Amino acid sequence: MTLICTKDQARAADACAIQDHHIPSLVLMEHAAMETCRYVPAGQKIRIVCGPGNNGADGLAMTRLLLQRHEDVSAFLTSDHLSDDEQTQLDILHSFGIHVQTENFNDWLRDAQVIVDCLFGNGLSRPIEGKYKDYIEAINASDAKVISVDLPSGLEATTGNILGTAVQADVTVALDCLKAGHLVQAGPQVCGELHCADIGIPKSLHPGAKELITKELAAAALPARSIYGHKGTFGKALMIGGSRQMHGAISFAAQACYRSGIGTLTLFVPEPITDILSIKMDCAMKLSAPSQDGFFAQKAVGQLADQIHSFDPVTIGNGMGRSAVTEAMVRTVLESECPAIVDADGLWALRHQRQLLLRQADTIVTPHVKELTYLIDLDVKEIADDPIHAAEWFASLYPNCTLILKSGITVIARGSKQYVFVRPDSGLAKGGSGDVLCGILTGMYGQAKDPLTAAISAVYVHSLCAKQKKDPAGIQPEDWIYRIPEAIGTLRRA
Ligand SMILES: NC(=O)C1=CN([C@@H]2O[C@H](COP(=O)(O)OP(=O)(O)OC[C@H]3O[C@@H](n4cnc5c(N)ncnc54)[C@H](O)[C@@H]3O)[C@@H](O)[C@H]2O)[C@@H](O)CC1
Ligand SMILES: [K+]
Repeated sequence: MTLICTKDQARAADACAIQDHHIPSLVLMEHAAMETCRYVPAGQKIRIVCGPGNNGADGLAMTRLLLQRHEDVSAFLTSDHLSDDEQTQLDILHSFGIHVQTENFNDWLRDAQVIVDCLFGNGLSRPIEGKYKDYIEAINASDAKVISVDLPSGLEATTGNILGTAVQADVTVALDCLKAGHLVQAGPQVCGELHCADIGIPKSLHPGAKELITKELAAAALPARSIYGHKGTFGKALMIGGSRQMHGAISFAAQACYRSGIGTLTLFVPEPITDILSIKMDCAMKLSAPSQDGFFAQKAVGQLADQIHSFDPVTIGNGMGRSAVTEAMVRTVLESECPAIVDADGLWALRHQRQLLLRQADTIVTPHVKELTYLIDLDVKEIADDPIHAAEWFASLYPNCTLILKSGITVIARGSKQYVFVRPDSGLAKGGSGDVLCGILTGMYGQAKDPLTAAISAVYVHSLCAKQKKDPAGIQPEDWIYRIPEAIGTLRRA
């Protein structure tokens, strides 16, 4: 399990482990140093840059461990004001007669093959300037591989902002937990390859932390599929959407839903596209609704209200267009007691009737950044800059509603629970991608009957579908859709 914390949450977990549970701080530091050394390649000229706090102390402990590995390693101490633990680490080095460099930084750094950045970690508290700026510029100018311990120095742990300047790492080894700043704003650009090292702080000491969606978590969330089940066991989904202009959206969602394991699927679509969908999909049943100009007509609302109650779940929004009829249909769905999934134009239709999201029945919404502005009072920049905070805010307003926020990272939130998925893939940056996710989600919910596990497994399977031998530029929605059964199989065997 990999947790994601703010700076303060991570510091509180450290303090709780040390003060309340009597795990000595130096024990945690030894774990941190041992774990981080695993990422340092052997047989290289290693230079470790140590700042004035416990991040620097980690670097001194690493120096000792790497010398035990017979590496060509040397540490540079940038300050003579040391934290207590750093003084202890320095005393240990001195007791072994190990010299620590304090002058001629640029000469000392020359020809380094690996630089370990232990200038600042979770204690960075102000913009970097003066000699520290010079050190960081020299590190960034070097050709060496740069490994940052806990955080690239200069990266603010919670916000992902760069305070003044920051180390550009090739590898970052986060200690104990990921910090939100690793994942948002400038974080992904300066962290390089991101790893998280367990340093022995129990997970239970991180109240309020978010959880990273890993393969293991997604595999555990995948709905079980009893061999004794029948089509009624696996969900009887209704999908409402489509228009003459955008029948592809509901077609993608429907095909993805069927390939994700739904028991039965019925499409409620405007009359002019019923035949098109019949040609594209034998497996889904069709309810043909009155139409006007290729979209649902007002009369379709009453027809929907008569049909809706026998379905579980009901998905609405894909390609249905933006109109008063769309608003009325979304209202009809959310005023019913059916579990509901709202996507695309359905989200737009909520902007003046957000109170519908306070319903008791299971509800999942799947906005991208712009669509979330219809549901909460944050603008696009605010949401894109801090999607974790935006999701937290959403969950506080609509505690029974499950959010899948599609941003640079994907954030799933419900009540106090929050999960983050990080696997950027340009192959998914295409029209139709959201419809496929919505379809997978509908399939997963039909089987799991649980919004959180359905959301976690759907997001992961969707991303697995994008991993193909083909170049991402050439992948189209059908390619993802055909991959769904294989992706689910891979995950089930994990
Ligand atoms: N027991 C613990 O608390 C553990 C801490 N660990 C390490 O300790 C780190 C946190 O240690 P600290 O809280 O000492 O924090 P840091 O080591 O990140 O740095 C804090 C020190 O830097 C100074 N400082 C902050 N911003 C500055 C700036 N812009 N310019 C100049 N000086 C600045 C502060 O005044 C303070 O002296 C973690 O990131 C992690 O690497 C790990 O060893 C695991 C255990
Ligand atoms: K660092």
